[in-house]
Amino acid sequence: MDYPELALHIAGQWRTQTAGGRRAVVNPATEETIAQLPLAGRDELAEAAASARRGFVQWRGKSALERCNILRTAAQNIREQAKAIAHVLTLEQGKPLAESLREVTLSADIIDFQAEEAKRLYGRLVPPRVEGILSQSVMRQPVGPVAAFTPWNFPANLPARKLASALAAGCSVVIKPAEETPGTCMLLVRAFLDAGVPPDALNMVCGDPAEVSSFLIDHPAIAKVSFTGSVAVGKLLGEQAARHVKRFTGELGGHAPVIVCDDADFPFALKQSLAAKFRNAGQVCASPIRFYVPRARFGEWSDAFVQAARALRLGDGTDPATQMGPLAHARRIEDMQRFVDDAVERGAQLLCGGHRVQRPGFFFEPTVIANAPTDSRVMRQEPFGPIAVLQPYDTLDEAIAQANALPYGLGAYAFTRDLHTAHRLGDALEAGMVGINHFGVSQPEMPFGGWKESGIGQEMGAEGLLHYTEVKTLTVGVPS
Ligand SMILES: NC(=O)C1=CN([C@@H]2O[C@H](COP(=O)(O)OP(=O)(O)OC[C@H]3O[C@@H](n4cnc5c(N)ncnc54)[C@H](O)[C@@H]3O)[C@@H](O)[C@H]2O)C=CC1
Ligand SMILES: O=Cc1ccc(S(=O)(=O)O)cc1
Repeated sequence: MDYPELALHIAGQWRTQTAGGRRAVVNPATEETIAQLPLAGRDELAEAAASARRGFVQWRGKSALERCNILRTAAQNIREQAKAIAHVLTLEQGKPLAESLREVTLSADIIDFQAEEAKRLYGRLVPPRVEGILSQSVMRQPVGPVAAFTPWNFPANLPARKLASALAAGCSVVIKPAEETPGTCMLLVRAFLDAGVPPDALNMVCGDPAEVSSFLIDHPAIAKVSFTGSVAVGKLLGEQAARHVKRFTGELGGHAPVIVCDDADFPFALKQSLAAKFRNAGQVCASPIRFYVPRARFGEWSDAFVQAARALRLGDGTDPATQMGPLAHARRIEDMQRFVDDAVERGAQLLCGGHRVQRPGFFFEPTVIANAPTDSRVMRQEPFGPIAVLQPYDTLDEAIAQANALPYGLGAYAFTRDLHTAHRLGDALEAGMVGINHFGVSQPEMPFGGWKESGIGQEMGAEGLLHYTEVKTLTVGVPS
């Protein structure tokens, strides 16, 4: 399949003609327009919200086993179409095809896990403290229609996380994928509907992001908001949800440190670090950014890091030889340049890269910066691109303090061969997800979420499902 004709799913219909106009979807590797995306007008957003209300009543009435079976069928549909969906993902987002394929199959695994968890949404019976009470039970019920907002960096995985948990819990959803990458989400939505999710239980809209989110969060039908994206936008949406006392989950940005201990297996740590740093061109919320390396071994680490970064093959993600694709859109290139220029102006050393690649597409060189002052922008804000910062340290206490110094806490990593140090770091690093000797902290079975300004709540794992539920206590007395 080439890139599909795009449509929104509103009130049970796929719509290609909508009131909000259209916007071009661009292949970031070529800058060519590959499709026109219909945008929803306000009336259509209202239709989607009302539809989600109807869909909620239908969907929550199904048994947990029925929901599980339908979601597992959706996961199977996605697996069967994985190659075609991955191709669409690479065309609209740019990452290498092998990364897209892994993302799509992992999305199916996430859906399967949440589907199974739906059957384990246990309550409990609590012994009554007074006479005349037959039972006191604590149960979990679906929170209601959800407005879900996903970004462009993982066009399959991030919608899958939200759709899987919300639907497994019995919620209906209005999802707004990023306007840059709507095709992958559209194919996922189709897989859920084909599996038997009631048409009203799953709406997909696109439009002006701020207008859509504002409309849906304020709409009385919407009970919960789930957002993945920047800290700044997360704070805005969280505030807006809080005004209505609506539930809010935010998976926001990070600024992940990596502490390389002097006893680490350096070749192993380097190989893992390079793969993690430049995966998806660094556009990963838990991507490693600040590498803290013992001063005595700093030259060894930086020479090897730079050599490997320079050797990376950039190109169109559809070319099997490509190791790193373009950035997702033109604004990212400008932002990368600002990060680099600011660091250099403040006295950091640019060890390699630092420029846009002169060819069509939004390509930016793999970039390595050393000794960046703590007040430089790259040390304070998530670059969200192929920029690594290497910093020397003298003592492990100092490295831990530096690692924890920012108001973010999503991913944090360390490399050591000493079990005691591993536990010490695991305890001390202030982050929702800590990986010692590896970067694979995002797994369907494990909760994924941030501390501090990196977010509220978790996705995936058993915790992911709970965030789409409300607690209800039910007490039954003896009839008089
Ligand atoms: N945590 C994550 O996975 C992601 C984080 N980001 C962060 O955002 C920064 C800026 O990204 P850009 O695409 O350049 O800018 P951006 O802020 O325009 O867009 C980021 C994402 O948020 C959405 N968005 C923006 N304003 C929104 C609103 N008012 N309501 C609902 N959704 C909204 C966009 O559609 C897009 O998907 C990055 O540098 C990165 O730090 C971006 C994408 C994913
Ligand atoms: O942007 C956050 C993010 C999305 C996906 C993954 S993974 O592919 O599951 O590793 C990690 C981080």
